[in-house]
Amino acid sequence: MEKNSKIFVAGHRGLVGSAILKNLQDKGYHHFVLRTHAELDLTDQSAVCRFFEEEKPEYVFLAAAHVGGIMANSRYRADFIYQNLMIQNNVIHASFLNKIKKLLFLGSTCIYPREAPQPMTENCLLTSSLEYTNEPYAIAKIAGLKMCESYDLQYGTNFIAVMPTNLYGPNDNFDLETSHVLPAMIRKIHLANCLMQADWAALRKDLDQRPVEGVDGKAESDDIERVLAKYGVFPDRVELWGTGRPLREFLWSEEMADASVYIMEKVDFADLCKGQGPDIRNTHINIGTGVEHTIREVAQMVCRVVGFTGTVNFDASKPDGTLRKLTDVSKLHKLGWHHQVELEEGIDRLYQWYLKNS
Ligand SMILES: NC(=O)C1=CN([C@@H]2O[C@H](COP(=O)(O)OP(=O)(O)OC[C@H]3O[C@@H](n4cnc5c(N)ncnc54)[C@H](OP(=O)(O)O)[C@@H]3O)[C@@H](O)[C@H]2O)C=CC1
Ligand SMILES: C[C@H]1O[C@H](OP(=O)(O)OP(=O)(O)OC[C@H]2O[C@@H](n3cnc4c(=O)[nH]c(N)nc43)[C@H](O)[C@@H]2O)[C@@H](O)[C@@H](O)C1=O
Repeated sequence: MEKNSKIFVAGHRGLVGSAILKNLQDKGYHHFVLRTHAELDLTDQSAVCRFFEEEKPEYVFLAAAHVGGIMANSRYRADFIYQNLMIQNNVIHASFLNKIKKLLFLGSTCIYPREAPQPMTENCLLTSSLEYTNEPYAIAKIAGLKMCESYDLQYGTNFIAVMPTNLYGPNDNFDLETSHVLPAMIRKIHLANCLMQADWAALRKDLDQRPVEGVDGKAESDDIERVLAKYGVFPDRVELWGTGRPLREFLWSEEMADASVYIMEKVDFADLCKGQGPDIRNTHINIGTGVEHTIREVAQMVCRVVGFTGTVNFDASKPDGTLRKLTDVSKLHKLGWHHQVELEEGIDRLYQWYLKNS
């Protein structure tokens, strides 16, 4: 990529897309073409074709997707498979038709089998069944990575697919139902701490910024307490989901962005085929830290960062999802990229960001 290359960051207001845009700007890239979801619905094939024909971007970061945590994935199964297939089909095919020089597709490590040997290498793709809670989303992501690989093999494009572990950072989704675990824990434990201290001003400020169904910043104290209890938030305790025993790996979103830009600058599809025989496959790249923690340990870290002294309980009637999904990051390390931000530091950064933005 040249500093004046025309770059389309799809999903530039999301958790990862916003970090990619910032990373590119910090590195001196300055020629962007950007559209919000309202301006360009990427599930609309003719609108996407028109956009590519008119704008002719040279490079594409595909960070737009229908995204959510375990509850959103398991409830809204049709939305997760339909929207993600449509977005990626439209953007990847339009990139081929318009001779885009390089594209980066973001998948997820949930593409790997539920019982995959740990840590999971790129080669364990499609070796056994997927985790049920996010099977529709995972199937869309597998289709996306296979689409990139197939276009590269048939048409000689340079479309690279990366599979990030669980991510967290600025511009995360803090919804109490649909978010991923880290933003959910930060908000729930923060709200419980405010209830414990009867800090109604802080509670109302939070609910003004991010309304919860049934309460906003003008609600009476009793109503706030009643509604937050539905989400497991009490003045003396927080009830989180599942058993607390699943292991998860977390990468700071700005590091995910750095890895994405690094790969776009330094890695070509041809590099990912080296050493393979005629049946080239599994050319995607895992992106993670290679470090895992139990959900209970993560909750303890969040309590320390927030300063919450109440208790944390787990509601085993809620799903655990995959018990372990640690990425093998050898391929990424061989390509020359390593993470730096460890989890407790990242939680502290995200909590400070959250306080400033609520
Ligand atoms: N968050 C995580 O833990 C992980 C994320 N990933 C992957 O990383 C990528 C980015 O995820 P993340 O940043 O977390 O997601 P976010 O939900 O934060 O952002 C998604 C972005 O996609 C845009 N978008 C969604 N649907 C459409 C549409 N139909 N048309 C146009 N734009 C649309 C949204 O636009 P707008 O803001 O305008 O609504 C938003 O900017 C995704 O591919 C995701 O699967 C992979 C592993 C983990
Ligand atoms: C990135 C990845 O994210 C999703 O997979 P997931 O890792 O299972 O998602 P999660 O972050 O929502 O949960 C992680 C763990 O945490 C536990 N947990 C506890 N308490 C809360 C809680 O309050 N909220 C949430 N969301 N989880 C909680 C929860 O029970 C689970 O054991 C995929 O669907 C898919 O989108 C994907 O690719």
